[in-house]
Amino acid sequence: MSAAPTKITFFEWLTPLVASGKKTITIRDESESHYVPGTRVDVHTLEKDEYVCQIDIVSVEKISFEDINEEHAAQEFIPLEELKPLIREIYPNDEDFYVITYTLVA
Ligand SMILES: CC(=O)Nc1ccn([C@@H]2O[C@H](CO)[C@@H](O)[C@H]2O)c(=O)n1
Repeated sequence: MSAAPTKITFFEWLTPLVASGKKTITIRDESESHYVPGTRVDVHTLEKDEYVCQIDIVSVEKISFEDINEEHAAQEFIPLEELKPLIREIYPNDEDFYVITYTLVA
């Protein structure tokens, strides 16, 4: 068993949405599903590994690609018609994903 991860990366262009509290979920594949509710993690940019802010993990829930809906898009702060192609671009071969819900640490 490995320890709960203490860091998560986001694409740099999305980090203002995370740091402002507008974006409250992220959808990741199995390899990034091991975040533990109740733990605090540091947000860094993927490209430059720059520290952005901290978030508290609220929940990690499995979801199929086809079940990603408008509610998720609202929580992602990305239109659904952009979100689904984006997820497909990042993860071309997956059907099973994990919705990671978090709150911004003030
Ligand atoms: C290693 C790494 O950083 N990967 C990812 C993967 C996903 N995402 C974002 O999560 C949401 C659902 O996929 C969308 O908003 C994506 O753009 C991200 O920012 N960074």
